[in-house]
Amino acid sequence: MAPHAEDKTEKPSQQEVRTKIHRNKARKGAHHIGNSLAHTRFGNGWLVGVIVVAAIASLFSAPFFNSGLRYAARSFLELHDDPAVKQEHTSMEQTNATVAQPSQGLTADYVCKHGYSIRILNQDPLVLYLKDFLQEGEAEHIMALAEPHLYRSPVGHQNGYSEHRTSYTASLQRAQTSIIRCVEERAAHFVDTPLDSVEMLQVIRYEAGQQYKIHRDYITEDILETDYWGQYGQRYASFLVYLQEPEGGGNTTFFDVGLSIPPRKNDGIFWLNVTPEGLEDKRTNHAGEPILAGQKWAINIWPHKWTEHFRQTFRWKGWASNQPAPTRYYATDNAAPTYT
Ligand SMILES: O=C(O)CCC(=O)C(=O)O
Ligand SMILES: [Fe+2]
Repeated sequence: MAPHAEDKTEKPSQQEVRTKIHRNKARKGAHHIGNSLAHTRFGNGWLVGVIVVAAIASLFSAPFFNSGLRYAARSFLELHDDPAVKQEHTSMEQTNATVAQPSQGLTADYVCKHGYSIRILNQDPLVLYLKDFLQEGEAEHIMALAEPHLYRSPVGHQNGYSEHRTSYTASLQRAQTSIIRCVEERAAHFVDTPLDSVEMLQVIRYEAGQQYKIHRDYITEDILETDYWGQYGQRYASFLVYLQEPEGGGNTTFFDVGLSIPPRKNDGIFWLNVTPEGLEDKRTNHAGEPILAGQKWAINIWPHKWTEHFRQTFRWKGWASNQPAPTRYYATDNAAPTYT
């Protein structure tokens, strides 16, 4: 038997226990709780044993613990201001996001993470491909929430229906579920725009024969003041994220750019609707091509900013001169999307 187990010295007074707890606390940091419990219940012999074991354990665990902390601090300090990498960080607000309804396509272990990869499709105007923008299960969740609320899509500011746009639409409430909040936040982080300047997610569903002919997403200068969404500033960028692929057709086509992107579930595209000066960029006019078979589902996410704010904070020159160079890059091992 180990000598310390036979040690029958007198039990310490409450004051002594408190003092020792205090000393242990100072000396051993996180180990003090376990030590003090051992002390009061089992006497000094056990205490010495537990302290020895804890001290040895802490010697082994400290380097890992410290390097973890250092890593967290370093990545926060170096990366948190960098919009190109910001979305990789799981949001502090969202780490408890566990809404999981089997009927809504989610598993119980859902956690909000932002881990997609990016590829440049076109430099000017900027069009990006967002590979796996949605996590597994998010598309099904969004479709299940939207389906009961779908109505014939209106066209632009006219609030009317037109053969120009024959799809169905449902707007989700902001932060309707923690998953919706996670997706809103993913987009907001990407463009470094406050969450309340991002429109609620607009779900769209097309069936065979339905389409959205060539149109613009930006708000023209003449109605910027009067348009409902214009009050939040220009829709300076668009995310279009695909929830379900049709069996044929349904490409998103930028005629002037010469890009036609086939919808792929969970992937998305992002483009800037305005020039670096914040002026509407007509080259970004685009269409959702007719569906040949099956259904296509997607979401529009539109960030806004007051034009002046946009000009001051989002200009490439300002960003390049004020921010440290990115220290991390995204994986590029995804197969390139195919274009028709
Ligand atoms: O469905 C598409 O591919 C395009 C949709 C679109 O551009 C829109 O809803 O504004
Ligand atoms: Fe559009």
